Amino acid sequence: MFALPRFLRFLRSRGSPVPPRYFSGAHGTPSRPPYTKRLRVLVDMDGVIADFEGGFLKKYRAKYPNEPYISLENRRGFWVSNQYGELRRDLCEKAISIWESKNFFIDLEPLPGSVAALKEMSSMENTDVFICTSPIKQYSFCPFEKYAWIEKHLGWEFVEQTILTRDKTLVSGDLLIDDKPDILGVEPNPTWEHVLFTACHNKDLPPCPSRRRLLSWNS
Ligand SMILES: Cc1cn([C@H]2C[C@H](OP(=O)(O)O)[C@@H](CO)O2)c(=O)[nH]c1=O
Ligand SMILES: [Mg+2]
Repeated sequence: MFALPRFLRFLRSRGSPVPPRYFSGAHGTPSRPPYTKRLRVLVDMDGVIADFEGGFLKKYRAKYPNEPYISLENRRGFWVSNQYGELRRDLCEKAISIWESKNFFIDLEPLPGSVAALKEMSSMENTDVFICTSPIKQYSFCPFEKYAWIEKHLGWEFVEQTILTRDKTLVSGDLLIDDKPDILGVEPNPTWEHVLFTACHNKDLPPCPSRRRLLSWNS
Protein backbone atom coordinates (compact mmCIF):
# COMPACT_ATOMS: atom_id res chain seq x y z
CA MET A 1 0.00 0.00 0.00
CA PHE A 2 1.42 3.39 -1.04
CA ALA A 3 1.48 6.53 1.04
CA LEU A 4 2.02 9.62 -1.10
CA PRO A 5 5.80 10.14 -0.79
CA ARG A 6 6.53 6.54 -1.74
CA PHE A 7 4.01 6.79 -4.58
CA LEU A 8 5.75 9.88 -5.98
CA ARG A 9 9.10 8.06 -5.80
CA PHE A 10 7.46 5.16 -7.63
CA LEU A 11 6.25 7.55 -10.37
CA ARG A 12 9.73 9.02 -10.75
CA SER A 13 11.19 5.54 -11.14
CA ARG A 14 8.56 4.68 -13.78
CA GLY A 15 9.31 7.80 -15.82
CA SER A 16 12.95 6.93 -16.46
CA PRO A 17 14.61 7.74 -19.80
CA VAL A 18 14.83 5.04 -22.44
CA PRO A 19 17.14 4.68 -25.45
CA PRO A 20 16.21 6.69 -28.57
CA ARG A 21 15.56 3.74 -30.84
CA TYR A 22 12.37 2.93 -28.95
CA PHE A 23 10.89 6.40 -29.28
CA SER A 24 11.45 7.94 -32.67
CA GLY A 25 8.95 9.69 -34.90
CA ALA A 26 8.41 9.26 -38.65
CA HIS A 27 11.56 8.55 -40.74
CA GLY A 28 13.62 7.94 -37.65
CA THR A 29 13.48 11.56 -36.44
CA PRO A 30 13.36 11.91 -32.70
CA SER A 31 9.78 12.43 -31.54
CA ARG A 32 10.50 14.36 -28.40
CA PRO A 33 14.03 15.22 -27.39
CA PRO A 34 15.79 14.24 -25.23
CA TYR A 35 14.46 10.78 -26.12
CA THR A 36 12.45 10.01 -23.08
CA LYS A 37 9.36 7.94 -22.65
CA ARG A 38 6.86 10.10 -20.84
CA LEU A 39 4.82 8.54 -18.08
CA ARG A 40 1.09 9.07 -18.59
CA VAL A 41 -0.90 9.09 -15.36
CA LEU A 42 -4.69 9.03 -15.56
CA VAL A 43 -6.37 10.28 -12.39
CA ASP A 44 -10.03 9.61 -11.66
CA MET A 45 -12.18 12.42 -10.27
CA ASP A 46 -15.03 11.32 -7.95
CA GLY A 47 -13.68 9.49 -4.93
CA VAL A 48 -10.08 10.40 -5.85
CA ILE A 49 -9.84 14.18 -6.16
CA ALA A 50 -13.49 15.21 -5.50
CA ASP A 51 -15.33 14.07 -2.38
CA PHE A 52 -18.38 12.37 -3.94
CA GLU A 53 -19.26 10.32 -0.84
CA GLY A 54 -18.96 13.21 1.63
CA GLY A 55 -20.87 15.56 -0.67
CA PHE A 56 -23.58 12.96 -1.19
CA LEU A 57 -24.12 12.32 2.51
CA LYS A 58 -24.29 16.02 3.33
CA LYS A 59 -26.90 16.78 0.65
CA TYR A 60 -28.88 13.57 1.29
CA ARG A 61 -29.22 14.36 4.99
CA ALA A 62 -30.19 17.96 4.27
CA LYS A 63 -32.87 16.89 1.76
CA TYR A 64 -34.17 13.87 3.72
CA PRO A 65 -33.53 14.68 7.39
CA ASN A 66 -36.03 12.08 8.63
CA GLU A 67 -34.82 9.16 6.51
CA PRO A 68 -32.19 6.63 7.58
CA TYR A 69 -28.71 7.06 6.15
CA ILE A 70 -25.44 5.16 5.94
CA SER A 71 -22.44 6.73 7.65
CA LEU A 72 -19.20 6.84 5.65
CA GLU A 73 -17.75 4.37 8.14
CA ASN A 74 -20.45 1.85 7.18
CA ARG A 75 -20.37 2.37 3.41
CA ARG A 76 -19.73 -0.85 1.50
CA GLY A 77 -19.75 -1.46 -2.25
CA PHE A 78 -19.06 1.06 -5.00
CA TRP A 79 -22.63 2.06 -5.90
CA VAL A 80 -24.20 4.27 -3.22
CA SER A 81 -27.74 3.65 -4.54
CA ASN A 82 -27.36 -0.14 -4.17
CA GLN A 83 -26.58 0.07 -0.48
CA TYR A 84 -29.38 2.60 0.11
CA GLY A 85 -31.78 0.34 -1.82
CA GLU A 86 -30.82 -2.55 0.46
CA LEU A 87 -31.54 -0.40 3.49
CA ARG A 88 -35.03 0.33 2.18
CA ARG A 89 -36.14 -0.05 -1.40
CA ASP A 90 -37.38 3.53 -2.01
CA LEU A 91 -34.12 5.03 -0.73
CA CYS A 92 -32.40 3.97 -3.94
CA GLU A 93 -34.34 6.59 -5.94
CA LYS A 94 -33.86 9.17 -3.22
CA ALA A 95 -30.10 8.63 -3.35
CA ILE A 96 -30.05 8.97 -7.15
CA SER A 97 -32.01 12.24 -6.93
CA ILE A 98 -29.08 13.76 -5.03
CA TRP A 99 -26.36 13.39 -7.69
CA GLU A 100 -28.83 14.12 -10.49
CA SER A 101 -29.54 17.55 -8.98
CA LYS A 102 -28.05 20.81 -10.19
CA ASN A 103 -24.88 21.85 -8.31
CA PHE A 104 -24.15 18.40 -6.87
CA PHE A 105 -20.89 17.93 -8.77
CA ILE A 106 -19.70 21.56 -8.67
CA ASP A 107 -20.23 21.74 -4.89
CA LEU A 108 -18.02 18.71 -4.08
CA GLU A 109 -15.05 19.49 -1.86
CA PRO A 110 -11.58 18.50 -3.05
CA LEU A 111 -10.25 15.46 -1.16
CA PRO A 112 -7.45 16.41 1.24
CA GLY A 113 -4.11 16.88 -0.51
CA SER A 114 -5.47 16.09 -3.97
CA VAL A 115 -4.98 19.51 -5.58
CA ALA A 116 -1.39 19.81 -4.37
CA ALA A 117 -0.60 16.22 -5.37
CA LEU A 118 -1.94 16.69 -8.92
CA LYS A 119 0.06 19.87 -9.35
CA GLU A 120 3.17 18.14 -8.03
CA MET A 121 2.73 15.13 -10.31
CA SER A 122 2.18 17.27 -13.37
CA SER A 123 5.30 19.31 -12.61
CA MET A 124 7.41 16.13 -12.52
CA GLU A 125 9.82 15.59 -15.36
CA ASN A 126 8.57 13.31 -18.15
CA THR A 127 5.15 12.96 -16.58
CA ASP A 128 1.79 13.82 -18.15
CA VAL A 129 -1.24 13.90 -15.87
CA PHE A 130 -4.77 13.57 -17.23
CA ILE A 131 -8.04 13.57 -15.32
CA CYS A 132 -10.10 10.63 -16.55
CA THR A 133 -13.67 10.72 -15.31
CA SER A 134 -17.07 9.25 -16.19
CA PRO A 135 -20.10 11.53 -16.31
CA ILE A 136 -23.40 10.15 -15.05
CA LYS A 137 -25.90 9.23 -17.79
CA GLN A 138 -28.29 11.99 -16.75
CA TYR A 139 -26.21 14.63 -18.46
CA SER A 140 -28.12 17.86 -17.72
CA PHE A 141 -25.55 19.19 -15.22
CA CYS A 142 -22.76 16.69 -14.58
CA PRO A 143 -20.42 17.13 -17.60
CA PHE A 144 -20.49 20.93 -17.40
CA GLU A 145 -20.00 20.89 -13.63
CA LYS A 146 -17.06 18.50 -13.84
CA TYR A 147 -15.21 20.87 -16.19
CA ALA A 148 -16.17 23.85 -14.03
CA TRP A 149 -14.94 22.05 -10.89
CA ILE A 150 -11.59 21.33 -12.52
CA GLU A 151 -11.13 24.93 -13.60
CA LYS A 152 -12.17 26.19 -10.15
CA HIS A 153 -9.87 23.95 -8.11
CA LEU A 154 -7.01 23.08 -10.46
CA GLY A 155 -6.98 25.86 -13.03
CA TRP A 156 -7.57 26.20 -16.73
CA GLU A 157 -4.48 24.11 -17.66
CA PHE A 158 -6.13 21.02 -16.20
CA VAL A 159 -9.32 21.50 -18.25
CA GLU A 160 -7.09 20.86 -21.26
CA GLN A 161 -5.96 17.63 -19.58
CA THR A 162 -9.47 16.27 -18.97
CA ILE A 163 -10.98 13.16 -20.53
CA LEU A 164 -14.68 12.46 -20.07
CA THR A 165 -15.58 8.91 -20.98
CA ARG A 166 -18.00 6.21 -19.92
CA ASP A 167 -15.38 3.59 -20.86
CA LYS A 168 -11.95 4.10 -19.31
CA THR A 169 -10.58 0.88 -20.85
CA LEU A 170 -10.40 2.73 -24.19
CA VAL A 171 -8.09 5.40 -22.84
CA SER A 172 -4.38 4.68 -23.07
CA GLY A 173 -2.06 5.44 -20.19
CA ASP A 174 0.52 3.86 -17.91
CA LEU A 175 -1.38 4.18 -14.65
CA LEU A 176 -5.01 4.81 -13.74
CA ILE A 177 -5.59 5.93 -10.15
CA ASP A 178 -9.24 5.11 -9.46
CA ASP A 179 -11.40 4.25 -6.43
CA LYS A 180 -13.59 1.80 -8.36
CA PRO A 181 -12.40 -1.74 -7.72
CA ASP A 182 -13.49 -3.15 -11.10
CA ILE A 183 -12.95 -1.00 -14.16
CA LEU A 184 -14.45 -2.80 -17.10
CA GLY A 185 -15.27 -1.87 -20.68
CA VAL A 186 -15.02 -3.06 -24.25
CA GLU A 187 -11.21 -3.33 -24.16
CA PRO A 188 -10.26 -6.50 -22.27
CA ASN A 189 -6.59 -5.48 -21.96
CA PRO A 190 -6.32 -1.78 -21.11
CA THR A 191 -2.81 -0.33 -21.40
CA TRP A 192 -2.87 1.12 -17.87
CA GLU A 193 -2.15 -0.48 -14.55
CA HIS A 194 -4.99 0.23 -12.13
CA VAL A 195 -3.87 1.70 -8.79
CA LEU A 196 -6.81 1.45 -6.41
CA PHE A 197 -7.36 4.67 -4.48
CA THR A 198 -8.64 3.97 -0.99
CA ALA A 199 -12.17 5.24 -0.31
CA CYS A 200 -14.77 4.56 2.38
CA HIS A 201 -16.55 2.00 0.16
CA ASN A 202 -13.43 -0.05 -0.71
CA LYS A 203 -11.36 0.21 2.48
CA ASP A 204 -12.39 -3.25 3.72
CA LEU A 205 -11.77 -5.17 0.50
CA PRO A 206 -9.25 -7.95 1.08
CA PRO A 207 -5.74 -7.09 -0.10
CA CYS A 208 -5.01 -8.17 -3.64
CA PRO A 209 -1.29 -8.88 -4.14
CA SER A 210 -1.37 -8.05 -7.86
CA ARG A 211 -2.95 -4.61 -7.38
CA ARG A 212 -1.27 -1.58 -5.90
CA ARG A 213 -3.21 0.72 -3.61
CA LEU A 214 -2.76 4.40 -2.89
CA LEU A 215 -3.91 5.19 0.63
CA SER A 216 -4.53 8.93 0.30
CA TRP A 217 -3.02 12.15 -1.08
CA ASN A 218 -1.67 13.08 2.32
CA SER A 219 1.76 11.95 3.33
C1 LIG B 1 -23.69 6.56 -8.88
C2 LIG B 1 -22.29 6.80 -8.42
C3 LIG B 1 -21.42 7.53 -9.18
N1 LIG B 1 -20.15 7.75 -8.77
C4 LIG B 1 -19.24 8.55 -9.59
C5 LIG B 1 -18.27 7.71 -10.37
C6 LIG B 1 -18.12 8.46 -11.67
O1 LIG B 1 -17.11 9.46 -11.57
P1 LIG B 1 -15.55 9.18 -11.65
O2 LIG B 1 -15.29 8.43 -12.92
O3 LIG B 1 -14.94 10.55 -11.65
O4 LIG B 1 -15.19 8.42 -10.42
C7 LIG B 1 -19.43 9.20 -11.83
C8 LIG B 1 -20.39 8.49 -12.79
O5 LIG B 1 -20.66 7.19 -12.39
O6 LIG B 1 -19.99 9.30 -10.55
C9 LIG B 1 -19.69 7.23 -7.57
O7 LIG B 1 -18.52 7.43 -7.23
N2 LIG B 1 -20.54 6.49 -6.80
C10 LIG B 1 -21.82 6.24 -7.17
O8 LIG B 1 -22.57 5.54 -6.45
MG1 LIG C 1 -14.17 7.45 -8.93
